[in-house]
Amino acid sequence: MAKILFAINPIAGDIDKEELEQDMFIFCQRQKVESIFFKTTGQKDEERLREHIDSFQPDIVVAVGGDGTVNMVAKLLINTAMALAIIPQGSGNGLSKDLDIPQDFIEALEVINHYKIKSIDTLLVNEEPSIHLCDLGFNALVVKQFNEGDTRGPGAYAWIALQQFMAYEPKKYTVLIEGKEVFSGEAFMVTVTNAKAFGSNAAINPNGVINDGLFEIFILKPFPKTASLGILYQMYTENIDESEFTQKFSCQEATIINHCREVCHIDGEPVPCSEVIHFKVLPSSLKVVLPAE
Ligand SMILES: Nc1ncnc2c1ncn2[C@@H]1O[C@H](COP(=O)(O)OP(=O)(O)OP(=O)(O)O)[C@@H](O)[C@H]1O
Repeated sequence: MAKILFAINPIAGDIDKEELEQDMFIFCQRQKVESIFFKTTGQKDEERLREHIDSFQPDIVVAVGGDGTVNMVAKLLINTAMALAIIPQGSGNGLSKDLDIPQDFIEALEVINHYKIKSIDTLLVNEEPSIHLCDLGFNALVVKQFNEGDTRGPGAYAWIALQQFMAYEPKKYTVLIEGKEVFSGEAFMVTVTNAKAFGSNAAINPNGVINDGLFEIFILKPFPKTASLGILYQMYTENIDESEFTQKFSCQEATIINHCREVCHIDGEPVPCSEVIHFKVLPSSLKVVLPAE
């Protein structure tokens, strides 16, 4: 049986995890799994987790939290033999949805009992790993304000998005692929991803394949406010590629010039707003634990 390290974020998704911890402990005893439990504190978590991984040498590291927790765990596992499992307990849980990992706690825990392993692509964003998606513009601003706020959960996120939407002004970006300019102009947001959808299930890259050695750059160009409901509808019905306000590129490597140094996030965690951002795919670089069937 595999050695398992559980990395638990106690505050993710505004969910009390004490009972869940008991369940995970009982699960490990029942399955006779050698396991250790690591809790994040918000301070030096990556460093401390790396030490635990080095000394325990697990086969699987389970991220129990949201996309930020998944990112922190996953970046320590890239290009190693260890696999990432996810028990979704965040506000959005974007990557777990993309990988068809059950959102129900018990079902997600059972996956660790009966699983298959798949290698997926990850992305380097100015040398920082991204496992799910990276945004510039409107959504990144919402993510930043959400992270600075006291309230977690999907309701808080939606409320901030609504408040910011009316006042948001598109910003200028230039996209270069293989040194050639493919886009230059204003955009409401630019999303760079290997996955299909945001944690809210809004699909910005419905035909994205997580292990095809390519990533996508999705551009939402300025649009009249009257078009916003239609755009949302197209995202939720996986038809956004049909929109006259979007443009998409698939590539292995790209550079984005963020002329206004607009806010940016990687997997839900705000990062410094660089003017030049380089993206590169790392094909089949992360092993993930998925439901066997
Ligand atoms: N014990 C803690 N106290 C305060 N903050 C913490 C603690 N543990 C982790 N964090 C912070 O939680 C953030 C990651 O949260 P995570 O993304 O997993 O959940 P979420 O934001 O609720 O969900 P999602 O990303 O799916 O929207 C990081 O910024 C990390 O520093």
